[in-house]
Amino acid sequence: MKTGTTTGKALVGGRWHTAAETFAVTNPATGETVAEVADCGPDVTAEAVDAAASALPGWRAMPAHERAAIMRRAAALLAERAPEIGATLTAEQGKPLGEAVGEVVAGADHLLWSAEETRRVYGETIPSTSADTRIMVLPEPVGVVAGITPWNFPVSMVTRKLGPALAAGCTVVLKPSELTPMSAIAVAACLADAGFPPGVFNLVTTTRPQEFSEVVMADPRVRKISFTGSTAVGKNLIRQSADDVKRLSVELGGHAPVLVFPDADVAAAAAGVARAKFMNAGQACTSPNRIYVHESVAEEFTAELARLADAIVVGDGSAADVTMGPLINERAVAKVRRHVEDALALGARQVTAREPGGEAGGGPGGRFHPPTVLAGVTDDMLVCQEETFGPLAPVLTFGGDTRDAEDDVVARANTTPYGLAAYVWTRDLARVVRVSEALRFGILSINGAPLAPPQGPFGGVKGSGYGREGGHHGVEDFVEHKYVSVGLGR
Ligand SMILES: NC(=O)c1ccc[n+]([C@@H]2O[C@H](COP(=O)([O-])OP(=O)(O)OC[C@H]3O[C@@H](n4cnc5c(N)ncnc54)[C@H](O)[C@@H]3O)[C@@H](O)[C@H]2O)c1
Repeated sequence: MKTGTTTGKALVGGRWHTAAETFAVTNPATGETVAEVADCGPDVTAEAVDAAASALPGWRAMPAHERAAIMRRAAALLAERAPEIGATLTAEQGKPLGEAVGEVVAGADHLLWSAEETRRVYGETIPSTSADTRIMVLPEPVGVVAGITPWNFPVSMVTRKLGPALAAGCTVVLKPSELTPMSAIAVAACLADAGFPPGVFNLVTTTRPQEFSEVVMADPRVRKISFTGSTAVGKNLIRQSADDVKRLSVELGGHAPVLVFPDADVAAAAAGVARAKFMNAGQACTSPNRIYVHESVAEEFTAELARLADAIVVGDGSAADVTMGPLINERAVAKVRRHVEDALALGARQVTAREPGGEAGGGPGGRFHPPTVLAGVTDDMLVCQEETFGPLAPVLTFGGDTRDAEDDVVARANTTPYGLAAYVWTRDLARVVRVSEALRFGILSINGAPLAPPQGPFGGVKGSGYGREGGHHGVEDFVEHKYVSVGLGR
């Protein structure tokens, strides 16, 4: 692969591509244009699929330890370049620099873990019913994969798809969000410089996602679509994939509950919820959306959460003291305001000091919203029905100390069409087991333990989608098991 300048270009068949048209990428904190990026048409997507299909036989046949070595080099480059790539990420997405650099380092970790998994994609032999036959199961890569990623984690969403797909021996055509293409381009440059053969990884930048999906859906050589994004787009892709019976992984929206039981370490719970909620200004699929706190500790918990929220410094993520950046655009701010207004009108109470939406009009570009905690929230409010995707923490309460009371709050937590993440705070180990079994979510964090390490199978159930990213389960999503029955001819 030849390395070229990374500024705003697509990467197809190992070469950096410009396009006749470009699109501007905007810094959400300042409204300034950060970059002009190639706006690729369907011809470039088709070329990228050709390149990925041509590269597939060589990549899947390459010994696993050699593929692993190239992936490890890419991971090392990503980690080495984390400060610069983090700055790019902050400039186009808005999150504070520390969070952005952390995301890049996590992306490198994910690639590294996948590199190790490359050597552990094993087949099987199965006992046969006859002495004259043998049964083998051969693990094979699904083939060419098309990846589509969102803007909220523009590096780690890319590496979480790339790592397992490449580890399984697949080749990839990836389309990053048009809001944050520069981070993906920076990841692509690490792969290019690490020595991936041309066409193994291709990046198509475009403002016309439908055209991209039309090309990849229509091409029978593309055997899998791996999508992370909104539920509406995911459902469309599920329908479109039926024609060619393509495999699909869909990581969609979430509506995460938090359960804080009376025996929890309340200060630790408030700190953990503040971290999970206000990270990335609440723009995470795993962001706590309904915080159910036992009434005996609700006052203490809510006061502490509000104190932590009020201590957050909102501003341009590139400034050293800023701990929460802007939202991605004005529409995102308007949605948070709508949820706040609805909740207040239905009887909720604002606990944080800053006026909700107060900075929205005044901040540069109108994209800022202060971290806001609401108490007295009830399940019927909009904030408990829709994904807010912003820095709004709604606190609800529950009572009782019986098993029935526990079952009731779990049932409330489960009352959502989504099923991605859930959080539990309790020191009662038997309760941990009971509640973990009863919660209908794909990933659970108990007492603040991390949700998305590279070795864990990350993904949802119900309306949050299907498929897993991370660990050997993630690689498994890109593997087909071929049954081979061998007659020995005796
Ligand atoms: N479950 C998870 O792991 C996870 C992780 C991050 C984000 N998300 C979800 O993503 C959403 C936010 O991301 P977003 O606003 O970027 O989502 P989005 O669905 O608008 O966009 C995601 C990607 O899909 C592309 N896209 C848009 N329309 C398309 C179409 N018709 N055909 C093909 N591709 C299309 C976009 O260009 C982008 O690359 C939230 O709902 C969030 O919960 C889920």
